[in-house]
Amino acid sequence: MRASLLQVAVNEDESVDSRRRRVAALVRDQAGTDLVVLPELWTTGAFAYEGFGTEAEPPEGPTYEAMAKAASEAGVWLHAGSVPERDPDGTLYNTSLVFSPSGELAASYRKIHRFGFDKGEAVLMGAGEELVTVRLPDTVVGVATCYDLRFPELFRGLVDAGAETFVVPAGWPERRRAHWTLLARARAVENQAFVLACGTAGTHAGVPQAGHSVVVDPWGEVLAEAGPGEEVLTVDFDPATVAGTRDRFPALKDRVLGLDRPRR
Ligand SMILES: O=C(O)CCC(=O)C(=O)O
Repeated sequence: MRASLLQVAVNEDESVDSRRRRVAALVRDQAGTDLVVLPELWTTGAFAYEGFGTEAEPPEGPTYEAMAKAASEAGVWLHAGSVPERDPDGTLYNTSLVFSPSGELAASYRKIHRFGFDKGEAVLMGAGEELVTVRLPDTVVGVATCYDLRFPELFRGLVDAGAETFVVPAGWPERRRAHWTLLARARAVENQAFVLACGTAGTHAGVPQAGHSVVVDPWGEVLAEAGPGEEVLTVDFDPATVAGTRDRFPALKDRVLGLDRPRR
């Protein structure tokens, strides 16, 4: 299976419209790849909080339309990263969209763990409540977004739902880059799964982005890693490695369930 992670540069000197057109063209260029992955909030920038409200889109807004079309023109599965979504009830969500090669919406995921503590996403957006997996022809994808990477129980939930490959769009800041790579590898090793983690490049709202998108195999080995700038990171991997690893080293079978809750 071939995946291409589009590590998009999100800078303020480019308008959202022009970035959307540029990214659609980049997706179209990936014809022949099985799965294309975009980062978190690449239209506005994950730290450009003031844009969340102004650029928020209805469930089938302009980014949805452009990405559905780009997926079908390229004939690829497209994890289109996330967009600020405005629910009909007015609540904003950080919502990831996954399209099939015919441009149908295959899944959407509202980020569960909102980042920012007492500001930004944590106060401006609602929290998702549902774990989401998507069945591709060769693997079952579990979806998570950026800060979710710090919460291993979410990934265990995705494994229980059948996930073999995690796709994690992000807008991870440069100042915590070491955590990004470490956590991507940890989630891969502990769940014996592939991790495809796609971040942004550039600087928005004064926050330099880490770049360094990374693909990790179920043994925790880094198969490919991007540099700091805009880049297309293409990698070939064999999803059957997941079953092989889980078979040969069956640590997941030794789980003791319920330890994430106090026992009485
Ligand atoms: O957890 C982190 O260090 C970064 C998280 C983040 O930037 C986000 O979720 O948007």
